[in-house]
Amino acid sequence: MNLERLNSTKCFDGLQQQFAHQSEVLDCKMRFSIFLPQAAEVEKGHRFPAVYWLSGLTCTDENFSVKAGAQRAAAELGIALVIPDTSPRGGQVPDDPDFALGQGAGFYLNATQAPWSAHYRMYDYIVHELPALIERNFPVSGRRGIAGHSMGGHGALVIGLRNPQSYTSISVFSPISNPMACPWGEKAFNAYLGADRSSWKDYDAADLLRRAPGKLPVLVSQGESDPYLEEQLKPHALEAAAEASGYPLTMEYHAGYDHSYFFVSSFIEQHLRFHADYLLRNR
Ligand SMILES: N[C@@H](CCC(=O)N[C@@H](CS)C(=O)NCC(=O)O)C(=O)O
Repeated sequence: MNLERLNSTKCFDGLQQQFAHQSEVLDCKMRFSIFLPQAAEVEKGHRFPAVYWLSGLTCTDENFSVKAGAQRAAAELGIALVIPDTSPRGGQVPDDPDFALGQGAGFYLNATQAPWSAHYRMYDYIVHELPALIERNFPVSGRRGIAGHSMGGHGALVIGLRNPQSYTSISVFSPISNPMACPWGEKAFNAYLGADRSSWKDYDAADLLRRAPGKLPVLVSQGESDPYLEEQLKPHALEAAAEASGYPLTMEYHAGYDHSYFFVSSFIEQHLRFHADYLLRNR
């Protein structure tokens, strides 16, 4: 396995690490970060359950690793954190000057349109290639929670709702909830998926929630002072969809918080404890 270790740093008795690898699905070199709780457990052959964290527009694997302050609670709970990049990367990968399209803005989908379709397959990367690689190479089990922020909140909802057998729980901050009906989503879906809007529905969390096959627990945290709330994020579409289908969605609004990682860092411990309730149950 082509796994190149770029960094390894002790943190809360565990290890915060960063790796590069050649992705077959994305056909480019990718980086990811991982936090592994304390080494003593590893020596006993223990495998940690994991929360996969999907970041938002403009992010790499480093934003969450450096800004969210998630490691203390993850170490205490015995949960690994797996933090991928947000798109394929590199000189041969198409890009766009708009920060909401191209590199840093993969939208966790499989693109069908040229020139994007050759590399932009983040859905398959997150659902299949990355967990297989993680579980082959690290003391991490197949018990997975999925979480994310903004575009990554969209990704976590879509991936969790479409693959309820692969995850125990979904939690998101400030998700792009109804990308078919917001400027960021419409521009990206037009480019990646083409003009036929019927092909967009399987990547729209609000649409999926109306017809979700499973009933994974979902926690949503949204800052009320988020400048993107009404135009881009549309959490009310998620609430309306959950109400229509009877989906047990926990939606929490927080007065005064904006869209930044200061908001994420304020509630990440609550999110990890939420996942721990399901990840650590009946093992
Ligand atoms: N840079 C964009 C906003 C992009 C943005 O807010 N990105 C969020 C996710 S959607 C983020 O996490 N940014 C990186 C960070 O705060 O570390 C703008 O100029 O409007």
